[in-house]
Amino acid sequence: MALVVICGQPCSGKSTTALCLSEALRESEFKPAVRIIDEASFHLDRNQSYADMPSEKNLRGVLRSEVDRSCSKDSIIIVDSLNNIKGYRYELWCLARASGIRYCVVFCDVEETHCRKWNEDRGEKGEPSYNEKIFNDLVRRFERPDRRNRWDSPLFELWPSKGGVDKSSPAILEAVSYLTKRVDSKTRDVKILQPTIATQTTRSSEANSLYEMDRATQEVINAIVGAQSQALGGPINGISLGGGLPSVDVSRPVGLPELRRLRRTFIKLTGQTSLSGRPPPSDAYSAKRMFVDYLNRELGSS
Ligand SMILES: Nc1ncnc2c1ncn2[C@@H]1O[C@H](COP(=O)(O)OP(=O)(O)OP(=O)(O)O)[C@@H](O)[C@H]1O
Repeated sequence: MALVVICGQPCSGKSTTALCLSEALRESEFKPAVRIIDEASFHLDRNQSYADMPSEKNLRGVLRSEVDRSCSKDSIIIVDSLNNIKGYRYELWCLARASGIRYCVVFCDVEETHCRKWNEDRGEKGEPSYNEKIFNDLVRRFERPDRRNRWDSPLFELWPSKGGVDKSSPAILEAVSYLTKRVDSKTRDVKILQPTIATQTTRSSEANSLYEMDRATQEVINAIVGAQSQALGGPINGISLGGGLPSVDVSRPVGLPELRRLRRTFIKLTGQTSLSGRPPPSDAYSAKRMFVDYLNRELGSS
């Protein structure tokens, strides 16, 4: 029925929010089946799970597989974890899309000082807390959700440090309404993600490459737009992207709509290539390189 991704800094009230949301959903008129997937369901220790990259990847992998197994048309799954990396939220969005269900992100927006204090107070309550090194590292690496990204949308924001969270917090009520609302084909105010050939065949390991490609191609576009605006309409002999990449050879000003169109076509073509057996670019460098070659071919022939 739906996938809800809770995200926020460490110790920002995510589990409290997940519980309030699940209770509010169960008490709603629709009374859906709700399940929370979190680290505790797998008896995973916070400090061990975030001790290093392999452990963190393992934790994400375990949670993702469980979400993959659990997404269904009959229940609401709430993933209560940091979900702090954009690429990971993208992977979860892909799982929801492959299942053809609705999706949303609930963000606990709490200032670091409050999270730190609440984490320190955990000791007195006898609750396990993050050790300081891990806490600082997680705070530094947090990638805030941005509602302009389809994998961060719709986004319901809460501020637990300003008045707490309960079943009647505005964001909880909005999320409940979104998750249980009947679909109205006229207003289209509820998005049911539609599986496409690409998402049905995309394995989660490939989701990362799609995300990389999305980001890498956007960076190339930004570099072109930046170079053109610096040249103030004057001639440009090759736009250098650095990092050993070939330069982009644009002999005429190319507008943003044209660049966006080329980017969309490239992503589509690369997706089709992956369906026909050849893998899509697996890292940012290969994605950028392929996109630059494609742009040079397309822009050179026009
Ligand atoms: N609004 C609040 N005001 C004061 N303390 C709070 C508030 N919300 C949560 N806490 C306290 O902060 C601690 C962490 O809460 P919670 O487990 O909900 O956070 P979390 O973000 O899920 O943590 P983690 O990152 O470890 O999963 C708990 O001790 C909780 O009582």
